[in-house]
This record gives sequence, structure tokens and C-alpha cells, in this order.
Amino acid sequence: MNRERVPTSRLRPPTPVITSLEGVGGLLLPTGATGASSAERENCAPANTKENHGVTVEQRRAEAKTPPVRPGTKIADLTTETAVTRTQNQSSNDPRFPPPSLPNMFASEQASSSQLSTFMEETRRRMEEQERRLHAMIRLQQQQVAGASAVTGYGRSQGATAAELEALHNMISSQKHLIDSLQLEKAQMVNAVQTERLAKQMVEREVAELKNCLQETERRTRQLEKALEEAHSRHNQLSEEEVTKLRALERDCVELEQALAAEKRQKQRDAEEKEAEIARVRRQLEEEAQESIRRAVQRERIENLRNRLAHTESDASALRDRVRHLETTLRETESRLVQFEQKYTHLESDLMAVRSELRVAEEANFRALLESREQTIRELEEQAREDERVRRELHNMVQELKGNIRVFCRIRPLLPEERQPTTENLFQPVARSCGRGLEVYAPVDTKKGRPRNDRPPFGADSAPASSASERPKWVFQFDRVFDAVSTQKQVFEEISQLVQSALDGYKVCIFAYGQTGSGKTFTMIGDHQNPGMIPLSVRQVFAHAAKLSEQGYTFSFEACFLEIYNEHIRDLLAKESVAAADSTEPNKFAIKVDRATGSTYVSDVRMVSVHEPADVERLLTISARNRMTASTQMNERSSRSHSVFRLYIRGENHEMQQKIHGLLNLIDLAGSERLARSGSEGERLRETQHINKSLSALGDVIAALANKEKHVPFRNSKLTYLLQDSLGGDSKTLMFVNISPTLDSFPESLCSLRFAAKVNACDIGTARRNQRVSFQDI
Ligand SMILES: Nc1ncnc2c1ncn2[C@@H]1O[C@H](COP(=O)(O)OP(=O)(O)OP(=O)(O)O)[C@@H](O)[C@H]1O
Repeated sequence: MNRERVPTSRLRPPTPVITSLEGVGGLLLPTGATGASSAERENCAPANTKENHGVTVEQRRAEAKTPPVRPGTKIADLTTETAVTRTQNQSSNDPRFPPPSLPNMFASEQASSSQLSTFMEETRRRMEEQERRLHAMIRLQQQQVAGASAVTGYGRSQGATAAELEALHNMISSQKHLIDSLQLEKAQMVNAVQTERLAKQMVEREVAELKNCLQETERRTRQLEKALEEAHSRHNQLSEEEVTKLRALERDCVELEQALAAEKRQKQRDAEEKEAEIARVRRQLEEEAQESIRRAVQRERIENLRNRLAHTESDASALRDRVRHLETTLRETESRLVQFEQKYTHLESDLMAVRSELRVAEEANFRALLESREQTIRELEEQAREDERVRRELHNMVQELKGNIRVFCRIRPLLPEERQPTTENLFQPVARSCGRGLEVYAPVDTKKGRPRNDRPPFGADSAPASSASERPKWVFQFDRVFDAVSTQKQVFEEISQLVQSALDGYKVCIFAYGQTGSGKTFTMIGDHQNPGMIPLSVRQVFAHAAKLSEQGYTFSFEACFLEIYNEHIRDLLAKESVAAADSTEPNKFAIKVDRATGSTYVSDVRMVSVHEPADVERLLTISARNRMTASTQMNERSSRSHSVFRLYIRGENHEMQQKIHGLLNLIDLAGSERLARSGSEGERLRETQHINKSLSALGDVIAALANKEKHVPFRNSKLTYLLQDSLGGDSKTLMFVNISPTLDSFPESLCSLRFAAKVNACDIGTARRNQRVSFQDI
């Protein structure tokens, strides 16, 4: 049986030594160890300690036993009573509180937990009692002090002697001291109680551990007992004989095992000896083999050395022969080198001579080549100039063949605000006439259900209606007809040749003619997205001038922008203040003719040098601000004046000794309203009269030029007078007739078309048609 032994130190709790405090209440104080000395115990217990004021604790305890003073007690009696009490309590050992001895249960490992609990319970109970007693003591002392004070007062009132009072005072002060010391003791007791509590907790923990150990030990004991019982029962089952046999077998087995072990040891020793023998023999054999290999190698080396010696000797003799041969060759080479050096010197001098000859020849060739190239360039330049001259001639010829006055018709689209529910397609370009023909249909008279005009107003170019219900139709022929979807670029492509003529030194006039709102300004100036003929022409002129500068031409450009309003000239490029002054001085600008050149110009007008298209676009912006517009019944922003943009082109080619003086006139004419229709009166009536007069004067001039009349009435209007140098002669004129497609504008449109058709019939330079033209009947 192997019982687990619990260490003694664990089982034994720290034993509190509980000693009795002699005297007052038999207080319990722990000393911490079983074998604490009496001195230590004295330190812990204040029983025999002397106080500073010289009164022993025992004395104070005796005094504390003093009963409360009753009223009427004499001072002498009080003293006696106190003394008696003190005597009674002199005993140092109070039999009521014997010093607690260690409980037997801790002396042995088998201490039961119930005994321990009982001990703990007893200790707690005793401590509580001690505390209670201590409190009673303190109360008693306080009562005594109060009694003494009462006695003192009583003594005073009874006339006690000074000595008696002194004695009383002393007694009271000693009582007070006793109370202090008792309170000190109380504090110490409280500490002791706390220490005791800690010890108790430790003991409780140890007890719990002991309980666990005990339980474990009991469990194992039970297991062992059970195993023992089982062994006993098995043992009892075997018979005596079997046991004997078993024992014999066991002995045999032991002997066999011993014999086996001895044999094994012997065999192991034999094997070790044999291994050692084998290793020794192997070492011997290896040594012998190495020795024989070493000898074989030495033999082979000797053989090799013999062979190499034989080879070396034959090589040496061959080398000797070669050295002899090389020495001979070297001597020959040295002599050849000397010959070569001599030759090289000769060749070098020859090469230098050849090089100098070559340089001379190359220079001659290069000069010849250069001259031939320069000649070619000159020829090409001459050719280019000749080409340019031919181009100009051909261009001019083409322009002349086309006619020096041409008319383009442009029909603008219906504007969004003009969309009508019964839009009639009045103007239809004729597809078969290569974009030159235009058919005009009379609108239907909605009231009568038949054409409004069954008789065309201008019979000369009309086709009569075949029946009463059929709409009358007029057919016009122009140099080009642009329909409503034609773009500005497409239109410009057709006039670009004419613009080119200006750069070739011709005077070119491009007019826009038509009634108010028919698209004249749009065609000439356009807007930001759709630049018109003026900006596009200027761009072309500058671009072509840049190209011609490569052929030695230098160009300069000057521009002016005028307005003719009510037969008065205004400068559209004048500064705002100047323009305002001009309006109060209508006759400031006069048209002058340069007798030498025949050119016309306006005095005092602002001429602006332009160098690039942007310069001209800036001028257009200025002029747009200055341009006078006035409202009429037909168009809120009707332009009531002619605007004339003039670009003077001056070019020079020194080599060709050529000078160019071209002039490009781009004219936006005022709206061509008939007086009856415009409904103008007053100032507006006067404007309309002036406009019609000047347009009629333009027609007269064109007619006179076409009819080769001696007198051309240029001076009949400011416009024709200003354009005198650009109309007629070899000048080139193009007129746009702008048409509004609206129903309301139909009579005016027809009127414009008739005017344009008559212009188209003219040839200002060379007569194209042998017919007389008159604008009187339009
Ligand atoms: N080909 C066109 N495509 C688109 N819109 C056009 C075209 N022609 C003219 N317009 C528009 O028609 C309106 C009238 O045109 P525009 O002012 O050029 O007429 P106008 O003949 O110069 O009139 P006015 O004699 O009163 O100056 C403008 O709003 C213009 O933008």
C-alpha cells in the first residue's frame, strides 16, 4: 500500500500563540510563533509597561475598576473604594482566561476539519468577548472621570480642603491617563484582531487544502484496497500445484534468459573479433594494390618520356632546318622592303601631283555644274514668269470670254419665322441648264383659285400661260444660279477667279443687289460661322500674294470702307467721335479723280494698311458698328445705304520690272424697294427715293457702257461716280441678285430679277451681244 504522504509543513498551520493579558480583561494577543520568548510577549502585551508619567498600567487598571461616584459620597470614602477595587484586581492571572494551548488536532496529520472549525469558532468567540469587555472598560473609565468631576464640583461646593481637592485632581488626571492607555490598548487590540483574522483565513485555506488531500488519499486508498481484493481472489483461484509449476516455469524461464544472454554476449564478442580481422586484411590488400598501381604508373611515365624524347629530337632537327630557311627569307624580305620604300616615296610624290591635278579638275567641273544649275534656275524662273504672264493673259481672256459683267442669282432660304402653311415653290433653278437657268412661277390667287397674275408684269422674259388655270412662268438665265442650300464657300468658288483678277492688276467690282432682307449683307459679309465674300476674298488675296512673293513680287494692301447714305458719303472706319462729327457735316467727303491714272478716290477718308485677313476682319467689325441702319415697314434692320469696301492692291516685281495696281470693290447695295410698296414717308421716303435714284443711275451707267454710248452718266449718283474707274474699260464686274423666297416679296423679287437680267445682257468691255439695253422700263 503506497499512501501519498502530505508534507508536514502544508498540514501544519501557523500556530497562533494566545496569551492572556493579565489584569483588566484578560486580553488575547498573538505572538506570531509557538516558541516566542517571554520578552517578546511582554512587548506585545502592555501589561507591565511603564507609562511616561510614571503610573503603572496595573495602577491604572486598579483605578479603572473604580465604581462611579454616587452623589453624597465623601472624598475619603471614594479614595478607600478605589483602593479596594485596585487590590481586587491586582491578580496577574485571571482564571477566567487561561492561556490557550495549541489544539491537539494540529499535532497530528490526521487532525479532522471539524476540530479545526471548533477551534476557529472558539477563538472568534473569545475575541468578540475581549472586544466587548474592552468597550465596557472604556465606558467605566469615562463614567469614573465624570464622577470625579462631579465630586470635584461637589467638593468645591461643600468647602473641601485644598489638599483634598489636590488629591481629587490627581486622581482624575490619573484616570484620564488610564483611559488614554486603554484606548491605545484598544487600537492595538484592533490590530491584533485583524492579524488574527488574516491568520484565520490562512488556516481556512490550509484546512481546505487538507480536505482535498484527505479526499484524494481516501480515493486512492479505496482503489488500492479494491486491487488488493482482486489479487487475493485471483491468488485463491490457483491451485497449489499450478503455483509450484508456475514457479518452476518461472525459474526455467529465468535460467533460459540468463543462458540466452550469455550466448548472445559470446556471439557478439566473436563477431567483433572477425570484423577486426576482416578490416586488417582489407587494409593490407589495399596497400598492396596501391603499391602495384604506383609501379605501373611509373612504368608508363618512363615509356612516355622516352617517346617524347624521340619526338622532340626529330622536331628539333626540323626546327633547325626551318630557322635556317627563315633566316634566308628574312634577308630577302629586308632587301625587298628597301626596294618597296623607295617605290612608296616615288608613289607618294606621284599621288600628291595627281591630287592637285584632280582638285583643279573638280573645281572646274563644279563651276560648270553650278553655272548650268543657275542657268536652269534662271530658265525655270523665266519660265515661271512666262507661265504667270500666260496665265494672266489666259485668265483675262477667260474672264473676257465670260463677259466683263456677270450676274449671279442667289435665292436665300426661308427663315424660321417666315415658314408659311401654304409655301409655294416660286423659284426653281433649272437643272438642265447647268445651274444657269431659273424658273419663276406666279403665286396662286387663293381667293379665286387661279394664278394671281394671268398676265406677267414684265412680259419680255416671261413664258405665257398655256391655259387660264395654269400658273404663269418666267424663265431667267444668269451666269450662275444658287439655290437656298448653297453655302458661302460654294458661292465664293465661283467668284474666286474674279478676285484673282484684282491681284493680277485689274479693277474688280462685286455688287450685291436685291430688296431689303433678301440676303445681300449675308452674302457680302456673312457671320462668324459663314464668312461672306469680303472675308473670303481677302483671305484668298493674301494667300496668293504670299505665293507670288516666292516669284519676287512684293505686295502692299490698303483698305477703306465707305457708306453712301442719301447721296452723302460717310467713312465707316472713322473713330466714333469723328463719325459723329461727320454726320453733322454731310459734305465733308468729296469724290476726286486722279487725272493721271483716271482713278477715283474720296478725299479725307481713312485708308488703313492691312497685312493679314484678321486686319480686314477688324475693319468689318468697326464698319458694322458705324453702319447706319433705319427701320422701315418691311425690315426692322433695313440697310438704307450703300456700303463700299475698297481694297487697293499694289504689287511690284523688280526683276520683271512689273508693277501691279489692282482694286477690289465689294459693294452691299441698299434695299431696292419700290416706293408704292415700302409705304415710306417723310425721312424714310426721302431715303427710298435716294436709293432708287442711285440704283437707277447704276442701271443707266451699265446700259450706256453696254451700248457704247459716248456719254456715260457716271456723275448721276455718288455711287456710279465713285465706281467710275472700276466700271467699264477692262474692269470686271459681278453682280449678285439676291432673292427672298417669301410670297410677300414676290413682286419685288421679280423686279430684281428683271433688273439683273438686263445687266446680264450687257458686256461692258467687248460687246457680247449686238442689242441695245435700256433700264427705263424696269
Ligand atoms: N443664304 C442664306 N442662308 C441663310 N440665311 C440667310 C441667307 N441669306 C440671308 N439670310 C438671312 O436672311 C436675313 C436677311 O438677310 P440680310 O440682312 O443679309 O438681307 P439684306 O438684303 O442685306 O437686307 P438689308 O437690305 O435690309 O440689309 C438675315 O437674317 C440673314 O442671316
